[in-house]
Amino acid sequence: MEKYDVVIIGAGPAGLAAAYGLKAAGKNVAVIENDLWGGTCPNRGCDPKKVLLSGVEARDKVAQLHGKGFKTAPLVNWVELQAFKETFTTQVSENSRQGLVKAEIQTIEGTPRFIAADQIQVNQAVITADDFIIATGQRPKLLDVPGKDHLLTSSDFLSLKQMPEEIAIIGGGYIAFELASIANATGTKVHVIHHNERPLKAFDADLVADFITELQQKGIIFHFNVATKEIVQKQNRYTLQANNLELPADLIFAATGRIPNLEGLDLAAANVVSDGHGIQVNAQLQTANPHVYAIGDVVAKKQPKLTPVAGFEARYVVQQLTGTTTAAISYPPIPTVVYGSPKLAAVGVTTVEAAQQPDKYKLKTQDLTQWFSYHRTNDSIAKATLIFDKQDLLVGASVLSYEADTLINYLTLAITQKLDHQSLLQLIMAYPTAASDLPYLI
Ligand SMILES: Cc1cc2nc3c(=O)[nH]c(=O)nc-3n(C[C@H](O)[C@H](O)[C@H](O)COP(=O)(O)OP(=O)(O)OC[C@H]3O[C@@H](n4cnc5c(N)ncnc54)[C@H](O)[C@@H]3O)c2cc1C
Ligand SMILES: NC(=O)c1ccc[n+]([C@@H]2O[C@H](COP(=O)([O-])OP(=O)(O)OC[C@H]3O[C@@H](n4cnc5c(N)ncnc54)[C@H](O)[C@@H]3O)[C@@H](O)[C@H]2O)c1
Repeated sequence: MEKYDVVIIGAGPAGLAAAYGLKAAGKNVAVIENDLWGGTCPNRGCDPKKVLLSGVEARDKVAQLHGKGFKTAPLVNWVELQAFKETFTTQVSENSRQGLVKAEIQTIEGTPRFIAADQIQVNQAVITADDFIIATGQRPKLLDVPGKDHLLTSSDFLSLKQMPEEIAIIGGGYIAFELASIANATGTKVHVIHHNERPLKAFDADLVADFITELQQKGIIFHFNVATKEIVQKQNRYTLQANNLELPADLIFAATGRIPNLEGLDLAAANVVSDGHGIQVNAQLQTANPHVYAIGDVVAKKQPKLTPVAGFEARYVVQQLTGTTTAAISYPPIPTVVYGSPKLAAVGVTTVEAAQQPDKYKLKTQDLTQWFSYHRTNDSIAKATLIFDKQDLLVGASVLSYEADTLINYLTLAITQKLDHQSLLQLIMAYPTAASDLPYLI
């Protein structure tokens, strides 16, 4: 029987960060992967998505300067942009595996199954370890309606060879808004179908309403309160059928959430407990079996399921397994961004939480559209709602703008470092930039 100090299941951002950290600390480590090495983020998530967004950003910048140097904004050429994206993704899996091999981390291709609390079987081999880390991530959840086999996922979208003339995206989360923004910039007619009136429900309602208005002005068509009943194929097209809508489209995508990858692991054999949201862990990220940890998207947790969160948890478990800490995991404020056109970002205390506790928090909403940073590029929208505690310290922020991904990181830094107006005035920032705006915001 093979024996390792630690066996990691899943080679995404969580599993890889844990593997390298443990190896650097002198542990004998094996990583098992059953699909693409590197995981969702670089193969079929964040990175390819953001490469495709580059085309959207370039088109937006030109479109905003209509009549101010430019007459027309070119549509994104999907085939060329897709070919550019491929240059980022094609080598990811092999490079990720090779990186592990070079670091002398054992790589195993296969789907493991727990056969005891401290043993797994993969391929025909039985492997034991002092500790296991489950980092198997999530995959798209398909709607359970007749004709669901006709639905495509975000992975299919990110690899489309041709962008058709008309698409429908069911859902109203990060993925629906991001894919809709990308397809729209190619000139495709885009429909977003949501089952109630409140997409992006974790974000500030007013900013979400402004976000939708911006996207509608770009031509994206939103259908709210539509419960999809069936997907029907008609020749080469598909029709989404609901009680109140019949919508034909060339392709229909489901972006209605993601489910944890738990199949085949036989968690019960290792006494690991899970539910529909993922694997249950304690504050040390241990499952019900103290020698089996879970990290990243596969964990049932209230924190957003994002790449930097997966990395943070991996580094924490490395500390646990190398005896550097026994303290409970303590997450810093976590920024999240919907990479649409514009972008919607948030960090820390939400506006909903703040509005529910007026004795604790103050809200300050600012329209930044006329600020030099945004006026210079003639941006159509730039808004920020900041949340301060009673000591006037920034504790939360929501931003809707074309630069929200940059600004939210500065605001995250200000929150974590407790930077107030006076301390920001002690810094000299390059002008004119989003950073030099900070003392005027906070
Ligand atoms: C379209 C899209 C866009 C995204 N954009 C962003 C973004 O902009 N920013 C951001 O922070 N996050 C983004 N995310 C989320 C981000 O991709 C995840 O949070 C991140 O990949 C989680 O890392 P992980 O290692 O936990 O899981 P994953 O990256 O999913 O890796 C899990 C790995 O485990 C493997 N695996 C699964 N089951 C088994 C098994 N039984 N045996 C062996 N191996 C197994 C999988 O094949 C996979 O390689 C996006 C996600 C999607 C889908
Ligand atoms: N920029 C980023 O950081 C980023 C980008 C993409 C994905 N992600 C990660 O991937 C996860 C999954 O993204 P997602 O957008 O698929 O899921 P999500 O959970 O963010 O949103 C799903 C949306 O679909 C809606 N929905 C559910 N059932 C529906 C139905 N029958 N009809 C219409 N709408 C329905 C939900 O109400 C919700 O608005 C995110 O939560 C995040 O963890 C992050």
